[in-house]
Amino acid sequence: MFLILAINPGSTSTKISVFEDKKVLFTEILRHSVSELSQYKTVFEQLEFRKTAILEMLHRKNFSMEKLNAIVGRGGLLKPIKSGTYIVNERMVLDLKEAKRGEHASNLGGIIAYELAKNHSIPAFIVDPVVVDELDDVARITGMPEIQKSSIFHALNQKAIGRRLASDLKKKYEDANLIIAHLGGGISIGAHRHGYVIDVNDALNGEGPFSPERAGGLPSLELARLCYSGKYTFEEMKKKILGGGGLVAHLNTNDVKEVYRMIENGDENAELILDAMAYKTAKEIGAMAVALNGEVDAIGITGGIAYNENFVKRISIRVEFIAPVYVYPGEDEMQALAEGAYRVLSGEEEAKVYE
Ligand SMILES: Nc1ncnc2c1ncn2[C@@H]1O[C@H](COP(=O)(O)OP(=O)(O)O)[C@@H](O)[C@H]1O
Ligand SMILES: CCCC(=O)OP(=O)(O)O
Repeated sequence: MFLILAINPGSTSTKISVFEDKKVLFTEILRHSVSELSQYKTVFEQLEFRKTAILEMLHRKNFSMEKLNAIVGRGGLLKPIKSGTYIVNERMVLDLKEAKRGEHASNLGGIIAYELAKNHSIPAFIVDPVVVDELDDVARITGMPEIQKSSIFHALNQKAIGRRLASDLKKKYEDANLIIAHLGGGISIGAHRHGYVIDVNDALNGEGPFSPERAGGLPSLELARLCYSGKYTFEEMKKKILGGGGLVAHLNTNDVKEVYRMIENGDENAELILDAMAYKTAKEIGAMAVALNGEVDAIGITGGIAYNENFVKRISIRVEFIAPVYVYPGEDEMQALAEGAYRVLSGEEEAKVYE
């Protein structure tokens, strides 16, 4: 029997679960408000805050880390790599700390797992990090040769929900054509063709719909004009695109539940902005149907926002002509992390090495 701690830092939360083999013993979700996180200039600066929150939570649960066999974290912005379980090594930790490929909360998953595991002489892993890259070559090309599209998305949950949806359709994931929409702090829409995500919007760097925290795709020249307006530094522009865009920019909150409270109180602008987010998400689902040549077995909607039936309805009425819509609120990320670590601990699979 293996005892596994899974750590999942998202842009608006830190999720922690303890598993006995593949069976979850408990899960805790620590939610972080915009004001709580805005005191940190970089994601790396949040390290001690998030690590302490995890240790305090385990202490409250009377859970002793001595019993653990491995720690697994959600992987971050590394070089583009294949899907699978990776052992966390010094090279990976360095790349995550230097944030060469960008800043995102998931960078902390590998680092926290590594630091905690080191203290207990047990292995640390990451599974299906946000940089899993299975794009078709044609999807990489943009109209500006200096800029290549990247595959940055909720790979861990997209793959887990892809498998679950295929199984609900009584198909193998490797035989199905699926569109998965993950609605979290960022929004990613992936085209899964026979087990590979052949196209997906870069959910971090400004592609696809806007989301609770991201600006999404913008008119390029208008963006360039704003960059050169003299009003903003590069760091300020980055913030407007990454953490301070979307709902945060329009409505000053990253919390969709709060937006619904605004709507209930008669805020018509909040209603328009929320509907625009649903509309743009639906349009991106349409684009992924084209990536799959219109041969779509089903559409899966998942992520924290998928708990809200009204929001899901705003999307599904616009896309159900493409294929049937299945809803999986929340995520299967914690289970997918534990299963990835378990496959390696049990000898079923060899851990990949990040180079
Ligand atoms: N029950 C709910 N109803 C509506 N929105 C929710 C619910 N639970 C979470 N959310 C929203 O989901 C978003 C976060 O999604 P989640 O997948 O947990 O995020 P992340 O992993 O990106 O931090 C937030 O906007 C949050 O307000
Ligand atoms: C980095 C891409 C995945 C993503 O957007 O995650 P969050 O929704 O947790 O920000």
